[in-house]
Amino acid sequence: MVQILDGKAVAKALREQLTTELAASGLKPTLAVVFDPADDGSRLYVGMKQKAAAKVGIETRDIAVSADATTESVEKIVAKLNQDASVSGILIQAPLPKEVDDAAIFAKVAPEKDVDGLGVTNQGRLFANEAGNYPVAATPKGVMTLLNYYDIDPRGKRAVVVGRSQLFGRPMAALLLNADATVTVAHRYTKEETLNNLLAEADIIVVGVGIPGFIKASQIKEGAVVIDVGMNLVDGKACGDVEAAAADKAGWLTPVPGGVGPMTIATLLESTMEAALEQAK
Ligand SMILES: NC(=O)C1=CN([C@@H]2O[C@H](COP(=O)(O)OP(=O)(O)OC[C@H]3O[C@@H](n4cnc5c(N)ncnc54)[C@H](OP(=O)(O)O)[C@@H]3O)[C@@H](O)[C@H]2O)C=CC1
Ligand SMILES: Nc1nc(=O)c2c([nH]1)NC[C@@H]1CN(c3ccc(C(=O)N[C@@H](CCC(=O)O)C(=O)O)cc3)C=[N+]21
Repeated sequence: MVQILDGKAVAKALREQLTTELAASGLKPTLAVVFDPADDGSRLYVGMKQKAAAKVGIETRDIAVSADATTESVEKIVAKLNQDASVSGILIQAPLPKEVDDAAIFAKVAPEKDVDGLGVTNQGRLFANEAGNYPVAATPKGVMTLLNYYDIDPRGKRAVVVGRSQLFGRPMAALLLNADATVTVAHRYTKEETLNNLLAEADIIVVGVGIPGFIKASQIKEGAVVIDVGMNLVDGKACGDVEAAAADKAGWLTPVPGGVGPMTIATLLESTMEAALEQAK
């Protein structure tokens, strides 16, 4: 019988812990969110992040970029936020308008304010498995928190990450490698047969490709841990990248909604608090 990895419940517990820690610290961090208001997903997710932030005691400042924004114009916005001592963390919500190079913007955020861990300095620290406290991408870090909560230890396990974006796949693979899993990353050029063979052997599958029902129950090894990062809107309803029937094969499964999503938000707030605590030292 599949065990549900309840991201909603774990995220709630994490938010409650943050509320207490923030109150005790006396800090009032400010999270600046740079986003494209014309993107439906961004409006929805930024709204959810702002609501959650307010509840734990983090101020948010939303900076909506215009449709004709360019990489240079957004770089200027980020430079100002880097200099602004009242800003503890900066989130660049992807995707930005089409003329903007998202990765170039991620790289411009001051590492100590890069609370989504997407900048090259923090991604490099993760890749190098550097010790110490630095921001890590919210979604993959939230996945690790969830695995940890349910005592699922990646060490020595075969882990397959499907997707290799800066936002999810690459930092996810690095975190699993740092946790001593044997990691394989699949992507658009991975042949179907190769992917099937990888999934059939996988103890842990983490998928984020943005294709509803992409992972089939038939591809999953009995009892595997299946983490669905996918967030697709089908007829206005949120669904993941894993077909529902996967629940008959998986040993553990994150639901969509109520799995990775809430963990992403709670983890962003956790990283914002950690950044504010570092800056207050
Ligand atoms: N729940 C949450 O908190 C979050 C959810 N998401 C969701 O996760 C999904 C992925 O997001 P993101 O990483 O930003 O997306 P991107 O579009 O940046 O990356 C998609 C990845 O999937 C790979 N891919 C596409 N098609 C296939 C295929 N047929 N077989 C194997 N790999 C494929 C791409 O390969 P290639 O590199 O070769 O192009 C790419 O690496 C989306 O649904 C997004 O909404 C994202 C972040 C947070
Ligand atoms: N720099 C950056 N960091 C991100 O973390 C980031 C981003 N850009 N761009 C877009 C993706 C997407 N993302 C989600 C966060 C929460 C939910 C979430 O909580 N979803 C609810 C369902 C919401 C609904 O009902 O539609 C759930 O899964 O329970 C979904 C998606 C963060 N992203």
